[in-house]
Formats: sequence, structure tokens, C-alpha cells
Amino acid sequence: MSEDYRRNNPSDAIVKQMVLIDIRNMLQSMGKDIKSFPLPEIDNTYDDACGVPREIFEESNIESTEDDVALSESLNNEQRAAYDEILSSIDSNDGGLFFVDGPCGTGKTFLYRALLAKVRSQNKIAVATAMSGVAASIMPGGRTAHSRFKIPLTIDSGGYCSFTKQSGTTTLLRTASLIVWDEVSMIKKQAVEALDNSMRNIMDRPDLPFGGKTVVFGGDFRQVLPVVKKGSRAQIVDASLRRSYLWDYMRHLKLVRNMRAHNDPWFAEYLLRIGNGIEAANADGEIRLPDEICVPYTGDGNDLDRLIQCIFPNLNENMADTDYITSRAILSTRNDWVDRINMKMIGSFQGGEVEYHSFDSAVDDPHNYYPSEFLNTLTPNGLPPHVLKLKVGCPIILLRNIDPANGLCNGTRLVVRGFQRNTIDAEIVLG
Ligand SMILES: Nc1ncnc2c1ncn2[C@@H]1O[C@H](COP(=O)(O)OP(=O)(O)OP(=O)(O)O)[C@@H](O)[C@H]1O
Repeated sequence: MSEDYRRNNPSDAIVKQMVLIDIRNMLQSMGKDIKSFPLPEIDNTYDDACGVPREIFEESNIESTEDDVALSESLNNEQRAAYDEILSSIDSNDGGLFFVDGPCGTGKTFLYRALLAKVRSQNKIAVATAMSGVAASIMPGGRTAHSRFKIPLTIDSGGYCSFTKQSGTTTLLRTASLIVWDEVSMIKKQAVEALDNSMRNIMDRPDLPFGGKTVVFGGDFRQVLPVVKKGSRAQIVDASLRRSYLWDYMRHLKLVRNMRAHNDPWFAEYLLRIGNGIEAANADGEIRLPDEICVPYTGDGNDLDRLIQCIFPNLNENMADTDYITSRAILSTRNDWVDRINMKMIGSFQGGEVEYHSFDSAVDDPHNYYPSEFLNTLTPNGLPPHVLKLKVGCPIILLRNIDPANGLCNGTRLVVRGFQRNTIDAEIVLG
């Protein structure tokens, strides 16, 4: 970080201040305060935000590209109707809630991008969020909803977001003309209701949903629903936004035409049949995948190698090609399988291997019930394995929101370019 600043600034003191300001901003975006760390005092003279809350400063500096501004000209009829309706709600005083309802590939993201560009080109603030970091990162200025709205990780009905009335988040949300929240079908209704409660409060309009803002939700209930640990089907459905009191306030904007289908119409229709529950299934509700999209299982011990060979053919000739690396992926349902597949894949890459080890120890464990050998075998969500093996050129995925404003958020895909003792040099390739 300091090296970047040093190029334009010979003074050590100024470089130090600029780095401290960056660290403060990153900590702020994670909901932390630099004052709780033993770091030198900050001199705000070097802060380019000049006292404007960081959230507003960043949002007002998002510049829409020419391509994004031009998107509105190529909307299809359904997208155009939704676009016009949402824009006219922004101009009204009482806002409105919208749910963009479309199966995968019907151009929901395309529509959000067109809306965000239009609103920002009028020098208004548009806040773009999604449930996952990956979906957030394909919208300009996108953030995960949890980090943007400070939604508590566990939340009951009637809860509130954890920003205060004096915070930068409050100023941002009060000023915003449009809020977009994608993948809301995957989020628990209590999280959306918490934002509703907080918005009614900060806007001082307790009788209007979201305090009279224009909020565009999007998602597809045919895809993934909220996670309810050990929840039954009924509990999962009950946790979804469709069961919220807010659902009835939403104007439903349907997108039906599949804009991705021209690449692979058969697959688009197949996914739609599964999502709509009309694909043939056996008595246990299981669907048989057609042979032409399967790598057959033989049980001879080489199945995983065959799968890797099929998805990543000629890996070593193509490993420098970022398009090749990022346009394919092997997904797995369990973390221990992900680790096994990763180990095999790393073995297939050319070049020297570097190993990073975690430091696992249990706090307050005087009888050593949790020895580090045991802790090292655990594969919890969101943490890398105890032994992380990497090679230059291999793809990696970020598991934390380190610097969302600069594209480093949970789900960003990168390619390893080099190694330091405690850090990895990597280049963002997607997200
Ligand atoms: N009006 C349009 N004109 C041209 N291309 C479009 C249009 N709308 C969408 N597309 C293209 O169709 C593809 C799918 O669109 P998009 O990603 O917005 O769909 P989505 O509904 O968000 O899909 P998913 O639910 O899978 O995320 C993209 O390549 C997008 O650029």
C-alpha cells in the first residue's frame, strides 16, 4: 500500500498518513473503528473525502461506464416496462417496493445495471447490494447486503440493523434515491424486515414501508432459498421473503424472456423445468441428469481425475489464460470434498508448490481437550484448510470482505501471481 503512495509522494509522514486513512476506511467498511487499535493519530488533511462520510464519498464517486449508460437503449419490452415504472417511482415522493421476478438468464442484472447507471448519471445516489459477494461484485459499486446495511448475523422478527442514526450508513440511506437488493430469495425475511424497520425509523416515516424509499428487490425462488440449519421444507419456505408482511407491498415485475438462452437453449429450458418442478423425478424426488451432461461414474478410483480432465482439459497449456481459468469450475456440496478436489488440482499445475499453515489453538482449554492436531482436521465454512497448497497461476477465491470498494470481497476470484512469507500476491480476474 505504502509503495503505491510513495511513487507520487516523497514524504514519509504523508505516505504514513495516507496508509493510515486507507486502513481506517477498510476497518470502517467492516464495521470496526481504527481507534480500538494501537495505531498513530490520523491527520484528516490528507483524507480526500474532506469530512464527507466515507459511504457517501465512495458512492458519489462511482462513475458509470459508457457501456452501462447505453444499456437502457437495448432493454427488451419487459425490462423497459420495469425500468420505466421504477424510475417514475423514484420521482414520486412516496417511493415504492418492487420485486423483479425472473428465472435465471432473463436479464435481471442487466436491468439493475441500466437503472444504477441512469440514477447515477443524474447525480443521485443508488445503492447496489446482493446477498452474495459474487452477485454484488457484478453490479458497479455493489456490496453485500449484510455489510452495506449492517444486518446482524442472527436476527429475530422485529429486529433492526445495527447502524446508528448518526452513522455514515444512515446518511447514505437517507440520501439514496434507489436501493437495489439482488438475490433476496436467498435471505431470511427477518433481515429484510430489519432494514424496513430501520429505514422507517431513520426517515421518520413509520407508516411507509422502507420509509418511502424506492427499493428494488430481485431474485428467483426457483434457485437457492435461505439456509435454515436442520430446517424442514416448511421452515425454509416460512423463512423466505414470500412469507413476510412486506411481500404484499411489492409490485411484481415479471421477466420471462430468457436472454441467455441463445447460447444454449436446451440447457436454459432444462433449468427452467427443474426450477418449476415439472422435470420428471423418481419417487424420492430425485432427478436423473441426462447422460450428455455427465462424466459417468465407474467406481474404478479414477473418476475424479476424469472429471478434472473433462472440465480442465490441457490445463498446463492453458494455465496462463485467465479466460480459460475463470470460465470453468467444479462445484461440490461438502467442504472436505472441496479440499480433496483442490489438492488434486494443485497437483496438476506445473511449477513449485508453496504451503501456508494455519495457527490453530483453542482459547481457555487448560485440559487440552482440543489439541491442535484435532483442530487442524476441521473444515469450517469460510476458512481455508489447515495446509493451504498453492502454485503460481492457480485460481483462488476470496473468503472475506477485505476491501469491497476495490473489488476484494467474499467470492472474488483471483489468480496467484507470487508469494510472500505471510501474504499472497494475486490478481483479480472476476468480481
Ligand atoms: N436486453 C438485453 N439485450 C442484450 N443482452 C441482454 C439483455 N438482457 C440480458 N442480456 C444478456 O443476457 C445474459 C443474462 O442476463 P443477466 O445476467 O442479467 O440475467 P439474470 O436474470 O441476472 O441471470 P441469473 O439469475 O442467472 O443471475 C447476460 O449475458 C446479459 O448481458
